[in-house]
Amino acid sequence: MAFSSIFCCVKGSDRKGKAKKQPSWRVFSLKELHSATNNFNYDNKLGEGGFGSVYWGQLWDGSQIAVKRLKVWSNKAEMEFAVEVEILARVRHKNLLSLRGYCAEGQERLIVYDYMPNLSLLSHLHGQHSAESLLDWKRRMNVAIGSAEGIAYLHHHATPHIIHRDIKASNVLLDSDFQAQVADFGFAKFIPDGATHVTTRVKGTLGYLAPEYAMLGKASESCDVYSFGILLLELASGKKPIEKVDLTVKRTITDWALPLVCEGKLSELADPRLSGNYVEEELKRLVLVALVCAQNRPEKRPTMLDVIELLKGEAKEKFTALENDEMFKIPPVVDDDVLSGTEGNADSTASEEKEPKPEIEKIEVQA
Ligand SMILES: Nc1ncnc2c1ncn2[C@@H]1O[C@H](COP(=O)(O)OP(=O)(O)OP(=O)(O)O)[C@@H](O)[C@H]1O
Repeated sequence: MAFSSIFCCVKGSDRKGKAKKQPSWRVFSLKELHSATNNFNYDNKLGEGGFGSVYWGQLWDGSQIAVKRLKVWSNKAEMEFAVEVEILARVRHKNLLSLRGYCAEGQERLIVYDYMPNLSLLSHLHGQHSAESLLDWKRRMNVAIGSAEGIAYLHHHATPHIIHRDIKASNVLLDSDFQAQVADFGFAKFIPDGATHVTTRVKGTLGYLAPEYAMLGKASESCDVYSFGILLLELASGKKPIEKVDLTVKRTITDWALPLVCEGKLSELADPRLSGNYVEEELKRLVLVALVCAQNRPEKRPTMLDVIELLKGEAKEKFTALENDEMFKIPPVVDDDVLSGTEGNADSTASEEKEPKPEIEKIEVQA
């Protein structure tokens, strides 16, 4: 899809659902972004992802922005850029990172967002802010519910429905009030009406990929639900999606958490940085919902709408059914060797692209 054709169907914003603001994105000039970021100065750099570097900047009106600058121009990068801009331009929700605009001059491709002063969830759980323990239990529950609401909007209210395909801690940003903003739509996909899933190249991040997606390339809303389950476990425990047990063995966060839940040792799941300051009932809700989301069988995973109800404690009967689910009865036999050797340089924060399936994308429509 040529970049010039991308915006033919962009209407500025989908105002249905929980709209927060009026559409407000615009085209920026390269000159304006150079001046806002002090010529993309190294000191302004906020981080780097697969697409390129992200810089802090300030516009002439004093507002703060984050500018994502494409590293190297290629058709693939151009596509990612166009997908992200198109999706962000269509959606508006209090828990989805707002698009301020974009710039496409020569081979330069830049996306401009609102700046999120509290950076990413990753930085609080495992990165530069982790020692400060700014994420108390109340904030964690808010982040869980807020990010679930952002994803539910994509799955159930956006038209056509959207799957994100890269839900992870570095893609949940935090505003000045620690409210979650789901970001990074470069891998997102529209799901046409009536389709149960799209079969596609696998994109996403190791540790967060649903098995049916990683192995068969079947992408659907439930793949996001799986990734969200991993994110919830990370949020509750402060652990990474995949951890090294020793030099050769790696263990997934679900293989660590499920036996503890089955043995009734919920308190061992809580992040030690909380120093025991959490609401037991909420921890239980969060962890059980996380595990039911991150189970291997997609048909058994809840929808994001169910997830919100469960997290908020609004679905008493559903929660009782969840507590009595077979998966929490018998401690699973965990094979710690499962990941050893097979994913030599697996890094839970590094994006991986695998292509187990075709070059062409085919859409499967429900009969
Ligand atoms: N709007 C923003 N406000 C503040 N910081 C941001 C913003 N957008 C991105 N960042 C920071 O920039 C870093 C890089 O973001 P980016 O989305 O490019 O990559 P990523 O999600 O870390 O990795 P990948 O591209 O591999 O998925 C993030 O870790 C985040 O902390």
